Amino acid sequence: MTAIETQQHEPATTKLWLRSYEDPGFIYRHVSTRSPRDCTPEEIPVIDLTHMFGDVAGRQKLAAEILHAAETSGFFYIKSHGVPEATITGSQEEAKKFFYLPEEVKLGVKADPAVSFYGYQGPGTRRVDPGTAPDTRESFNFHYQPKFDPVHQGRLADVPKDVTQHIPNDDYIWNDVGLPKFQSELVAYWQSCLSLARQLVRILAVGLDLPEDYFDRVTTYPGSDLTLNFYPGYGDKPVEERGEVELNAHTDMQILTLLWQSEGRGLQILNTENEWIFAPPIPGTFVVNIGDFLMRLTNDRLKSTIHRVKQNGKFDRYSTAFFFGFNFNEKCGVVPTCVTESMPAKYQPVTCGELIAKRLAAVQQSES
Ligand SMILES: O=C(O)CCC(=O)C(=O)O
Ligand SMILES: [Fe+2]
Repeated sequence: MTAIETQQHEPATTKLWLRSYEDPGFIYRHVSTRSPRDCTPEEIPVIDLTHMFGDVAGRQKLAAEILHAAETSGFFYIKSHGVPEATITGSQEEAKKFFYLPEEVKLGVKADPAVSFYGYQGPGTRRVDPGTAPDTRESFNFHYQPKFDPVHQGRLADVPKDVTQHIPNDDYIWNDVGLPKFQSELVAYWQSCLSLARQLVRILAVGLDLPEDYFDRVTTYPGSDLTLNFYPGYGDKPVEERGEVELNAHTDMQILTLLWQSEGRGLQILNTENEWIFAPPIPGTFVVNIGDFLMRLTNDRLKSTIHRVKQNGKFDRYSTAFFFGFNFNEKCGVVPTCVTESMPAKYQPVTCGELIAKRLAAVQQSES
């Protein structure tokens, strides 16, 4: 093959801008412009959680499977996860009803940036990738509250002040929008995800050769945000009027994310060859991905992988992301099993809250 032919066949690349934690607030990667293909089961495996509560041998085998996926693509599907189908359906029905409400009703529970970024966010109000146009998705999100957490029921007076001070006072996001079951269905779903995430973190500890309860101390009041996403379908709009990317390229910031997605491709993951691959919805599963904070705690052993969403079709797409982090008031350093003489800790201890604040500050600086 001649040099010229090689050039012609080389896939074109484009510069992809990403938020970072350090000055100047963003970095870039050269990524392929080739159309995405579906992921293979080796790239994003489906992991059966049946043995999550089983005997030690079963838990260790499961932990090894999860660790392998977390160290390679940073993404995996989970099945037999224990979240009841009725809980998923209940929350999704409310999500759909909410997004179909008239805009002025949704604006009644919109995020007030002076207080927090929780509540409703309309299309075009956020931009996660500084190199492109604002995201066109709509979303509604809420955060951890001890009063929603079954572990603290009846003992709310015991919640320490250094926990409550990190919790925004934004109950207006639950103002009446005329959907009597909106809050209860969403909180029930959030509670199931919370319990699943706490258990997954125990399995991750096993996989990292740590005591199973190693992280329990930092999951008592964990950062646990639930985001409902809505990506309107194109319907019969001509191609030239369609948006480019609905949720721009980013990594998730905390420990792990549990993602439910409706039918239709949308979620794309950047593989190690810098090519986008689809993680199509698989009925009965959630997609799990590792966040930046866990990557940091494992000295970059587990991967927080770049992903984005493109609305790929005629029909509306929905997704629900549960972002699980550690207690916002606890500093966490690199875990001892991810440090060796030749690979010393690359990062200083930090709290999940500090890390997020750092990225937001870098973002603000890059936008001002
Ligand atoms: O909608 C999706 O499939 C992914 C959403 C996502 O990545 C996020 O909300 O961080
Ligand atoms: Fe994400």
